Amino acid sequence: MAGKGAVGPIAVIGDVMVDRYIVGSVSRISPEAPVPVLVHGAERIVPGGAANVAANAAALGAQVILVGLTGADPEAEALKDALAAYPGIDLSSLVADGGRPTITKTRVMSGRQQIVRIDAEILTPPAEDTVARLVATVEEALGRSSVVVLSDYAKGVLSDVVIGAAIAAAQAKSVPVIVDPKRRTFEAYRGATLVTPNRLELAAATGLPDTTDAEAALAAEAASRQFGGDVLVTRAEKGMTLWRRNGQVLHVPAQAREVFDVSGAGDTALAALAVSLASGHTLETSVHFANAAAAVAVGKIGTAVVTRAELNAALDASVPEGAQPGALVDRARAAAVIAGWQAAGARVVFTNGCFDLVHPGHVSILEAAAREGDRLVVALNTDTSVQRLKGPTRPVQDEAARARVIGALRCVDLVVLFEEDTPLEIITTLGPDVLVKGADYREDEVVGGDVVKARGGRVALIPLVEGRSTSALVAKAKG
Ligand SMILES: Nc1ncnc2c1ncn2[C@@H]1O[C@H](COP(=O)(O)OP(=O)(O)OP(=O)(O)O)[C@@H](O)[C@H]1O
Ligand SMILES: O=P(O)(O)OC[C@@H](O)[C@H]1O[C@@H](O)[C@@H](O)[C@@H](O)[C@@H]1O
Repeated sequence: MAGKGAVGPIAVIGDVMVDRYIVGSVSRISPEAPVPVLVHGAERIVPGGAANVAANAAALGAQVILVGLTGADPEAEALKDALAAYPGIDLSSLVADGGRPTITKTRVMSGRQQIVRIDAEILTPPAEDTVARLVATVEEALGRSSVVVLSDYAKGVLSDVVIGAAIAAAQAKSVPVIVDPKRRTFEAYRGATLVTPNRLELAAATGLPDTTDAEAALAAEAASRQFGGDVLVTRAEKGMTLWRRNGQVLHVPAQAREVFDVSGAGDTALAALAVSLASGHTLETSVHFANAAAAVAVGKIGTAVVTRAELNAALDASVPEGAQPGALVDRARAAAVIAGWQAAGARVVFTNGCFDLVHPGHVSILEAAAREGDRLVVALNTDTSVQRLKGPTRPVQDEAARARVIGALRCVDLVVLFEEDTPLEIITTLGPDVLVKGADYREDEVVGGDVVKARGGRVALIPLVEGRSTSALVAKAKG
């Protein structure tokens, strides 16, 4: 069931790295050459590249199997030590190759300012026997996984052979494959479910710009033609654009309040996406969740890991202050907040309606709805949609007033508006666990019931309170 218990296992396959930070302070230029003199302060090592994806997924609560290539050197041991801080990462699938160094990126920092980066890496493809060991390891790991992530930094692990083996094994098990690409074209990823290029990777693969949302969607569509799956473009300060093969497009604006260091935000987003999908959420919900996680990552210095607690705190804080609980939020915020609640194990109940003149029948059904789960989200018809449904004299109260009243009820956690004639689209975007309607409906008549059930949720029908309705109140008031 969505949002319950330990998530995964997620297989993260790709280029693992060591990110080493040498931090000190600079107050003078060397007399020997025009270079800064760093007074050494501290050193730290954190997982980088695919290992950073694994650390982020584990910090968000997933079980992770990490497949990658290390050297047989002290850096490999340091990487394993750093990863050991994250319970839930299985390191037994790391393949050691004595002929290569463990990829290491050393950043020399004066405070928060990076002065120089020193890379230790060999980019020649691994020898045949190493590739064979990788393929065998990938196939074994895939047998235990519910989502596969290919974290490609073009350092040699994700050769055509290894990509092909991973995708074939995943397809045989109907397990989704998400790829963070580095190749100039995406043809090698044919059969993957989703590829997540950043702006540069998208431009390199398609030659197309992504300056506007419309351009991003067109470029994503062109990228999709190269491998046949969905495309999520991570567009730095412009947020994310999802293009799906069914033609649906979702643009999610960046949420970051403070931006300190964007490096590794793509790894965090990728990990959050995989965790959310492994929890049973829709791709749309998972994109909102990933975007919220990336917003936390860019507020941290260096290669950063975002924990479930940090993400939950950020999601709660994204509900406007002073209005909690029951705040009226826009759809993108609602999706991110709901995905966060679900990742923390909460069952989210959804119901919808006009709630024009609120009466005891409304209150009873909302209280009963809230008892069906842990959090209650109410989708409120906008004024124009109420007019279409109930005629030009309605609503009596405008949407802001109706949202204020419903949001003030103790049992309501979030209010969101919807404009469409049915709530199908908003239910699909928000991905609740329980869909509540009045018992005047039959279960098979409930719009969105199929969507909720398809992802492990349920429909609950609640008995109506007889003799109570807004229309009756309006008629009575008119005399
Ligand atoms: N400057 C920024 N302001 C706000 N949000 C940002 C910014 N940069 C990145 N983000 C968030 O992080 C997500 C991923 O960033 P980006 O598109 O730069 O990925 P990336 O290049 O793959 O990252 P990396 O390779 O450093 O891991 C974006 O979609 C956005 O949500
Ligand atoms: O691709 P090149 O630059 O050679 O190596 C990757 C680095 O730039 C960094 O990338 C970030 O996303 C992170 O994965 C971080 O851990 C990693 O060190």
